Amino acid sequence: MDEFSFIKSIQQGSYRQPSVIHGIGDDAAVFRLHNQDVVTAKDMVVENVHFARNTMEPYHIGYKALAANLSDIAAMGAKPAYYLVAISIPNNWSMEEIKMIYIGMNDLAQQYHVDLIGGDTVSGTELVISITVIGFVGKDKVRLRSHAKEDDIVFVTETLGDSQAGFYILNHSGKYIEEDYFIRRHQLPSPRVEFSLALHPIVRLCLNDISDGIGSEANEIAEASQVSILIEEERLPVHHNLKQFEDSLQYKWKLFGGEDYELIGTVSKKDWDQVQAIAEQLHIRVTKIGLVTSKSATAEVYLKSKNGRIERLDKKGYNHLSR
Ligand SMILES: Nc1ncnc2c1ncn2[C@@H]1O[C@H](COP(=O)(O)OP(=O)(O)OP(=O)(O)O)[C@@H](O)[C@H]1O
Ligand SMILES: Cc1ncc(C[n+]2csc(CCOP(=O)(O)O)c2C)c(N)n1
Ligand SMILES: [Mg+2]
Ligand SMILES: [Mg+2]
Ligand SMILES: [Mg+2]
Repeated sequence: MDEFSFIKSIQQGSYRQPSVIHGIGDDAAVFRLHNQDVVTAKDMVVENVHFARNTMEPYHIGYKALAANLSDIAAMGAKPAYYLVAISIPNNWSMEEIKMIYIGMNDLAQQYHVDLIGGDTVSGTELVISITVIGFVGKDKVRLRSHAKEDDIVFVTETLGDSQAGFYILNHSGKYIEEDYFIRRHQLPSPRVEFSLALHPIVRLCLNDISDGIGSEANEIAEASQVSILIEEERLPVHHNLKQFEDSLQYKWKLFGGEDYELIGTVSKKDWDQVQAIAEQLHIRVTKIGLVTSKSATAEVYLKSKNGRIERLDKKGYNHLSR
């Protein structure tokens, strides 16, 4: 059983609370309080699964753990407000190191004006940080994975594969061009909160954030929206210095790498100019990478390769239980 089948297997058949608008199945859950929707997400990081001590300073671990959570709130089109942190602390970590984790989180929290309002502390055998983040969005304004429609343009923010390139550089000593850039993208990712909020004039938008790789996230959109998607490899935005790495690594990282915390989305053709104008104002690169080709109960994603061949793009990417 892989990670996604496991999640389906534990999902309730229906919700008992009438305030639940969306439970399991998107980047965050949504419930309604009066005339406002509240969005809440949880993401956890575990030592030697999400980070290793030799490639991430404590500051980076905290910063990135919160960034991954804020990215899910951005993927819902919501404004983050609060977070809670549960931490398991092994005895081979010093209190100074643990405090640096919190300084990393707090620096990012300050940028987005969000507050640490609770959590839990335990001792453990591995360092584990589990964050819950809470945000707000106007009633019915959430940007669901199920919002894609036939003929929509599929787009992504910034560039793909940078984080895994940074991770590779950290683990393979050598000389690399712009290594600081790639390492920064791995250690200190930027959740696209401002961009997502600035898209509020657009009536319908589908968004998902890129944690596991677009091969995975594009399939999540296709499944949730019951559509087929065609992505063109030639259009996938990569940093100009990604080309210093072997072709096979570039290919793997941009499609299946993950941890970029960029956004993949779909929008109707008539709204595409406005998305581009908003991105330009915020100095965020946004690139059309393909189209929603048709309604489809089988929800397939296809990749048109550089050589013109069209093949299925499987739901491959980072999957915690694929063993
Ligand atoms: N163990 C679990 N119990 C209950 N719900 C879960 C569990 N794991 C995941 N979910 C829910 O499943 C859905 C998909 O979660 P998933 O972690 O794949 O999304 P994500 O957080 O956007 O991705 P990532 O974790 O790769 O950043 C979400 O609604 C999430 O809350
Ligand atoms: C030591 C170490 N090994 C592997 C990786 C790569 N990695 C870990 S989790 C993940 C997907 C996102 O996680 P999640 O789906 O839980 O949000 C990726 C790409 C890393 N960063 N550090
Ligand atoms: Mg997500
Ligand atoms: Mg998650
Ligand atoms: Mg994941």
